[in-house]
Parts: sequence; structure tokens; C-alpha cells
Amino acid sequence: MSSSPALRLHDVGVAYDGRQVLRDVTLDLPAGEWLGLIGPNGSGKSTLLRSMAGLVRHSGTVELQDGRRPQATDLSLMPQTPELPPGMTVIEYVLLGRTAHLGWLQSESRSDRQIATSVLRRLGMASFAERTVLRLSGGEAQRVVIARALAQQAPVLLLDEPTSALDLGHQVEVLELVDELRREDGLTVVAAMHDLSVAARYSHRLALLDHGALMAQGTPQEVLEPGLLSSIYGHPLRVHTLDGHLVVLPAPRRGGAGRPRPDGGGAHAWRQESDTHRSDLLWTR
Ligand SMILES: Nc1ncnc2c1ncn2[C@@H]1O[C@H](COP(=O)(O)OP(=O)(O)OP(=O)(O)O)[C@@H](O)[C@H]1O
Repeated sequence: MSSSPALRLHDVGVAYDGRQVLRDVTLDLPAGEWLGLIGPNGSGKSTLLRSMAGLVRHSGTVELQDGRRPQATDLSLMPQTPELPPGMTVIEYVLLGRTAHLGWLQSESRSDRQIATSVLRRLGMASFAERTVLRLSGGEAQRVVIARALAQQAPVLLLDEPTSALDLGHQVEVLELVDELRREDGLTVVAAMHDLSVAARYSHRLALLDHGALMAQGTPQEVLEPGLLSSIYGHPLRVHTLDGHLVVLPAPRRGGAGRPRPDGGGAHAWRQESDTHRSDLLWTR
């Protein structure tokens, strides 16, 4: 893994209708790494991704490692709420990801079609190729949108809540595929994610936004600090370690977690489990 930045942001700010929604974001994205963007609703994650992709007017600078401003072949963005054109088939939609590689009035080549088909296959969507995009379930549509972003084969992949509509199995499948591409092809990934435990699992580094400001950046261990998270999300949160992975959970509700367990373990067993979290005992007494 290279430590040189694939993308460098300096003092990036965005205002919509005179309202500042992103301010002074300075970040380096090391090439080949996965950066997780986290933060509450409206904290500026999508706006930051859109600034990186050059889709929104911003102050400050967004540069590639050679100092160039990113072009469509450098970055691909999977938006949170993409427009699916009525009447378009899945394969036609995925082929839109190849547009950045085509010259003026040039149509897709055989190799473009092969790339689109192979991405669909890897996402388990090959049999959907001729289906109309508007006749897909929410989760199927989300995988097709990811397929389009992957078909672009840009070295930096920006994902805006890529798995919000997916069941657990497909969530893991998609994230594992993206991570595999990152490892094998050296992709740099930036993904806005609401599930902090999943973000911690895949990200080398996390950037935590609140009200448009970067509140913390660093490794998941550094950023997922219960006090900081609880104050930003406005709810007491706990950070546990399970099988070597960080897991962020809401603190147990008063009287909820101390109920006897159906397996007969009861309050005594629960208290033993919670030994390392003294405050759990106080909350549920
Ligand atoms: N096109 C727009 N015009 C005006 N305000 C906007 C626009 N897009 C976003 N905003 C505002 O900018 C702020 C940041 O929004 P953004 O979508 O970046 O947040 P987010 O962290 O991605 O939120 P979520 O987790 O809910 O998707 C919000 O207050 C939002 O209302």
C-alpha cells in the first residue's frame, strides 16, 4: 500500500444559498486505502463527496497527487439517490459508467460491454442485464448503481452510503468486492456510511463530520471514542470489541438490557458480561 495521497483536500468549504454546510476540510487520501466518512444526517458527507467529484462549487482545493484537478476518468461517484432513467436496461445503465472513456460521438466498444458484463457478474446481477432499471427492487437497483461506478474503473471510488438498501448478505458481498478491488487493483475508496461498526471494519481511516466541520480523523480506534460519538450523535453510545473488531452500539436503555435472558442466564449472567462496562450496571439498577 502506498502512503502517497491519491487525493488531497485543502480547506474545502461549500455554501448552499449562502448557508455554509461544509467548512475548512483538510484531508489526505492515501492511495490504496479506504477512508470512511461518518457523521449524523446533514453533517456534510454527501457534500464532501460531491466536492471531491467536482459536482459542487467549493472553496479550497481538491487535487490529485500530481497536482491536477480530478477528471471523470480519475474518480467515480456512486451517488446516494441516483436517477434511474425510465426505459433503460440494466446493461445500458452500467455502460454509462464507460462514458468517461469514450471520445466525442464514440459508442461503446466490445471491451466496454465486456467490462460492464463482468462487473454485473461479480455483483451477482448478470441475469438482470436486459431488465428495465425501473423494475428492480431497491437493493437490486443499488447494486446496479454500484456496478455502474465500478465499470468506470477510475482509481478513486467515491461511494455514498453504498449498502443502505441491501440485506446483510448482499451488504457483505458488495463491501467485500469493493475491498477486493482495492487490494488487487489499488483502488482508493471513500465511503460515507451510517453503520459505524461496518465503517470501522472496512476503513483504514475514518473522518468524522458534524455540522460541516471535520471533528476527528484517524484510525477507527482513534476516532470511535465513546464520549465524542455520544456528544455528536446526541445519544449515549458504547464502543465494544468483538472478535477483534470495533462495534458501536447504543447504550442499553434503562431497564431494557437487565431483563432476564430467555436462555435462563438472567440478570446475574448479564452483569458478569457487562463487568467491563460499569456504567451499564448503574443504568439498569
Ligand atoms: N442542493 C442543496 N441545496 C441546499 N442545501 C443542501 C443541498 N444539498 C444538501 N444541502 C444541505 O447541506 C447539509 C449537508 O447535507 P449532506 O447531504 O451533505 O449531508 P449528509 O451528511 O450526507 O446527510 P445524510 O446522512 O442525511 O445523507 C444539510 O443541511 C442539507 O440540508
